Amino acid sequence: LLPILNYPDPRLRTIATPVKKITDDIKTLITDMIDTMYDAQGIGLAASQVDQHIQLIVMDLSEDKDTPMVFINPKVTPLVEEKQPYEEGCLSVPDVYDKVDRPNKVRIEALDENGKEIDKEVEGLLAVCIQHEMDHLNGVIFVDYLSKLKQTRARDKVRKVIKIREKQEQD
Ligand SMILES: O=C(O)C[C@@H](Cc1ccccc1)[C@H](O)SCc1ccccc1
Ligand SMILES: [Zn+2]
Repeated sequence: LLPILNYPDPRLRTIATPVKKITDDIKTLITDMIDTMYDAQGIGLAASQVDQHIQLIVMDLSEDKDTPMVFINPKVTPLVEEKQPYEEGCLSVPDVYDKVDRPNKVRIEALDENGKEIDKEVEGLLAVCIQHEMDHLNGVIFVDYLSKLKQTRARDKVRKVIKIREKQEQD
């Protein structure tokens, strides 16, 4: 499993660079990210969150957690002007959930783990999640969209959760 960076770690603000070649190392990273995502009960994970600053996202919205999707060098284009709120969370900001407005339908262009072109239109949770992950690749975290007060509360909350987790690890 890979360690997930926690907000407000400055490394989360790094801009991810494009993947030039899908090497065996990248294929290993993809497998490790998928395992890490499942272990953390996430439905998405961006490489930035595991301190690997390349344009790579893994997602799995399936019930049985057996349909992982891989997006390499993704490009997301909104297909509607109208934005809708969704209660978002983030594996890098544990136990913090709040509404974020995003377009509900987007086009995703990317490569899959075999370098095959992906070009599809998605909506709903899949659209929300891919935009949330794309933000990570651009150094943006969903709390950035919230008020300063909520950002301060999020920092305090994460600090507490991390302390509890560290204590649990000792016990
Ligand atoms: O990037 C991450 O940190 C994983 C995110 C992905 C996500 C964020 C907002 C909305 C949907 C997905 C989450 O931690 S995955 C946990 C989760 C699952 C369902 C709904 C919201 C959050
Ligand atoms: Zn996130």
